[in-house]
Amino acid sequence: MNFKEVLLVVNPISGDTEKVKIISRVRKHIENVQANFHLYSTTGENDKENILSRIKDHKIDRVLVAGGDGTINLVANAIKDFNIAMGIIPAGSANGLAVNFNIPEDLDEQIMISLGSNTIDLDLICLDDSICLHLSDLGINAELIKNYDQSSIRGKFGYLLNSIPTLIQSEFPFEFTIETESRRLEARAILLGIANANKYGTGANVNPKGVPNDGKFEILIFKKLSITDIIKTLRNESDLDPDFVEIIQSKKAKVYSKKPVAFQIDGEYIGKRTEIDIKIIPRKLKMVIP
Ligand SMILES: Nc1ncnc2c1ncn2[C@@H]1O[C@H](COP(=O)(O)OP(=O)(O)OP(=O)(O)O)[C@@H](O)[C@H]1O
Repeated sequence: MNFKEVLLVVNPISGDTEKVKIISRVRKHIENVQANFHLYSTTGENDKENILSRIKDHKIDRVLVAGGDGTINLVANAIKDFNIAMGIIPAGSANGLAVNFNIPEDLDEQIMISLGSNTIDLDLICLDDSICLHLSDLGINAELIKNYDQSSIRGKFGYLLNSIPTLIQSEFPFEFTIETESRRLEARAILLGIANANKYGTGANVNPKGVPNDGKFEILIFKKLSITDIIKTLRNESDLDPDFVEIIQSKKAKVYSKKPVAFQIDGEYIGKRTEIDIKIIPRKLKMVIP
């Protein structure tokens, strides 16, 4: 074991789940391996600064995160310039990153993995001044996340309830201009994904060619709402119809839209954007995986 001071970052409101059990189980496992337990509960205000000060004050050398993708992104942002590995205990509503790394359902197994030594150096996608570990997008999914954030019902049911009004209100399709190192193209899309990982939290494999530590990201141009192709992504089929989704790999790119389009990063609604600068930061974040 190459750590002594473990910080557990918990989001008390994520995924509408109780965190008391998670906290007590994590504390027990950490005591069993004779390390010291430190706890930080997020408030939604100044969390990055508060996590950074705990890391420095207590010389933290392993971080565990219990929350959704938004909380994982926050912690990654705080620790990315330190040589600290991050373990994840999925406790959000969608848990997209955990789905990608096949984190098991059982809490004790999750904690043992998080305290283990099998790590991956994950690429980060830099989107203007923000980082993305998993998936971000412009268009209809970001509109859904915005509507979900504004409604009072949390969890998967909240997303389901908001999907119909989102489809009705959406201004899709959107017109994008995409510039990569090698090409420039115009694209009409319902959703433009920028992906490091393969799957959304639903398990849909929208980016079968994505490798999270290959120094590249994928731009996914979803051209239409096609039920057969959505089913293919859910079945993890890799031969997606290019009329449904076109995939471009790159190390850097710029995306433009004449009309402001809803934008989300790792499940957090950011706002409307007409321009985004994208680049990859290779192998920047140490994550503990099964
Ligand atoms: N104590 C708190 N009270 C209110 N909001 C909080 C608090 N702590 C964190 N937040 C907010 O929670 C959001 C992050 O939630 P997170 O993504 O982890 O969970 P989720 O939305 O339930 O899950 P997922 O992203 O997997 O769907 C951030 O917007 C953050 O500001």
